[in-house]
Amino acid sequence: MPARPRIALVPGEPAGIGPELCVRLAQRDWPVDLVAYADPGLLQDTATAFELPLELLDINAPSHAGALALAPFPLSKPVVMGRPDPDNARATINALLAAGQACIGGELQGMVTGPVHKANINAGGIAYTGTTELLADQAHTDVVMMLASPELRVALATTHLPLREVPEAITPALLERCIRITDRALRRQFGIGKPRIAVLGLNPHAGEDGLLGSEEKAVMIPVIERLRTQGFQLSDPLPADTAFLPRKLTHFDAVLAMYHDQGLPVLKFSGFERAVNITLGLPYPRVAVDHGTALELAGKGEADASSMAAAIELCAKIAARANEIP
Ligand SMILES: NC(=O)c1ccc[n+]([C@@H]2O[C@H](COP(=O)([O-])OP(=O)(O)OC[C@H]3O[C@@H](n4cnc5c(N)ncnc54)[C@H](O)[C@@H]3O)[C@@H](O)[C@H]2O)c1
Ligand SMILES: N[C@H](C(=O)O)[C@H](O)COP(=O)(O)O
Repeated sequence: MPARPRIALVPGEPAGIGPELCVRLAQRDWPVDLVAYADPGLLQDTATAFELPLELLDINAPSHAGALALAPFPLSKPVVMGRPDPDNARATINALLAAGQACIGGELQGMVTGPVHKANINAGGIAYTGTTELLADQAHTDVVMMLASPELRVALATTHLPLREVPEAITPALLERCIRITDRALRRQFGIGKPRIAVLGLNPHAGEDGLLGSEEKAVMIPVIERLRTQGFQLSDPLPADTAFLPRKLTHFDAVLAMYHDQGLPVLKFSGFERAVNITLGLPYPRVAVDHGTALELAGKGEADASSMAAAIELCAKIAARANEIP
């Protein structure tokens, strides 16, 4: 590993707030070298629009305040802020995949990503449900999406899936995989010795002893009981409506929610500007913002850069820790 970790900074949707966040955060000194995987013209135009200095350096150069190393990914069409263009979808995805490949190959030690507009990528003819899934496929590995704020960590058993498909997706194998990946990441990436995971039930009141749904008894409890015998610290399926009470959360290091909107509204309500999205299970740290493309704010200078700043900080911390923890 180089003396200073090198981390990709990928803006995501060019017509969203991602490029502005990258240019603003390039003004700071970081304990890592930042390598932008982006269209150089877009970054320079953004810097000019906000009257910020920006130097784009060779891909292997060290970055510093006001200067980013650059891996160029030219867009096909000029960017109109707030209006994603499907013709730019390919370059957006290629930048993410190239950064992922550089992380897998060891040239980079992690990746920070801005928000991607899922519908625009699909309108560009590329099947895409999220960057989590894209990078998992590329690395041929199972992953878990976790959103984390300073107060709360929420992992998801299922991610970008229509709600009607969720119950069938929650199989014993999936649940076991998610628990193992989450437990391992809490140890290795967050430095927690004996992680305690709160597992949320799928149904109201965690099924109310079978009255309101059978998945807890039929699928979840057997997996939880088996993994407990192997040393995992897991709750029984908890009713999701009260699992997030602050008093209850003190007993756990992370919450495993069964689906996207069971866990993320609580996390985003409690820590929208400070939370990040981390992909657990990849062979490198990938940390993203906790928000979307916010098209209505693009180009206006009103976007809050705190989540991307927190993403760079966490990615840098995990990259530095990678060599310390077996
Ligand atoms: N990390 C990601 O790639 C990611 C995350 C979430 C959503 N998305 C995508 O983004 C698109 C828009 O999604 P959405 O509208 O549901 O969510 P959004 O996060 O873009 O917007 C929700 C609200 O939060 C505000 N907001 C978001 N980020 C902000 C910031 N940094 N500073 C100030 N205000 C901010 C917006 O103005 C809006 O009012 C969708 O295509 C979605 O799939 C991507
Ligand atoms: N589920 C995330 C959220 O709501 O914040 C988001 O869509 C981003 O997911 P990817 O990192 O997989 O694109």
